[in-house]
Amino acid sequence: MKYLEKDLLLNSVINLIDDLIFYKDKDFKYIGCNTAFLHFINISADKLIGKNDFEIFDHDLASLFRHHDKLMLAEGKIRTNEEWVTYPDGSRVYLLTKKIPFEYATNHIGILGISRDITSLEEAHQQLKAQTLLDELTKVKNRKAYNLKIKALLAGFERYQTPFAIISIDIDDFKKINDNFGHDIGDKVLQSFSALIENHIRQTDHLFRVGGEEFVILSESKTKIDTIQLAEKLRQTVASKTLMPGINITISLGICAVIKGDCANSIAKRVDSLLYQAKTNGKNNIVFKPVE
Ligand SMILES: Nc1nc2c(ncn2[C@@H]2O[C@H](COP(=O)(O)OP(=O)(O)OP(=O)(O)O)[C@@H](O)[C@H]2O)c(=O)[nH]1
Repeated sequence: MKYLEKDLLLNSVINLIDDLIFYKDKDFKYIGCNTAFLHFINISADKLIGKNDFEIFDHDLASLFRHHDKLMLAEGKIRTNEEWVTYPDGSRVYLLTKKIPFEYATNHIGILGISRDITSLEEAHQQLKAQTLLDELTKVKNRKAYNLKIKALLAGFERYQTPFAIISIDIDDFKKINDNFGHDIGDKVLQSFSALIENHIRQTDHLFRVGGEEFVILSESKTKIDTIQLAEKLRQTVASKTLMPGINITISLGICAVIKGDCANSIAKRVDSLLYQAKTNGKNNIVFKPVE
């Protein structure tokens, strides 16, 4: 096959591909690309060729592309990265990009890149990930989510001393609800209880179902007084509401704040013993650690 024919064939092939293909010279200026790339960035070929990313994209995006180009050239081998990219028209896509060095003239190494739009795959992945963190029955976050959140909050406390508080909640005599009304009604009570609590907390308070009728709130950036007030408000709200026809419940709560040297276990131990005191005090009350 003659050179010209080969060129034509190669061009036809790369223009048929939906992935975005582009190539830049050693000075990071575009030498060429396929039609998918031009459509994607909504620009004509004559406006692209000979320009670098800073002349086409906004500064942040161009810096990101340049950063990856440089890393790939320094390593001298194929490099893959995935990231959310916001294009100048405001569209946001999740791109899987592979870049590889290529010789476009003697001793001149440029960058050949192929990007695949995997936005729907990434969204599905995120959705699935979010589902594994939700409790199936109540749709509030589950114990796995709790473990992740407390780990993150502990890291923030250790590094920046960002305080947080823990409210452990246990529904009183829940066994009686099941025994008297049946397990299905018990489930519905758990659902409306969770919804009620979610409606009475702020975005910085995170509710988790950590056991059958055991819940925890991790409360960010609150003073201890705020947390005690929140716990008392929740106790009163629950006691005053009829969750299902003929069914009223009460809750017992243990409250404590994170302290220096804490880990997830020490917090759980402390707050559980406070909750236990609330139960032995006769239930339907809150107990907090007085001095910390
Ligand atoms: N309906 C329903 N019941 C559950 C679920 N998970 C746990 N339970 C029930 O919750 C009850 C908890 O009982 P206990 O641990 O004795 O606690 P309690 O009756 O609330 O008593 P105190 O904690 O002392 O107030 C048991 O009857 C469990 O079967 C669930 O997902 N659905």
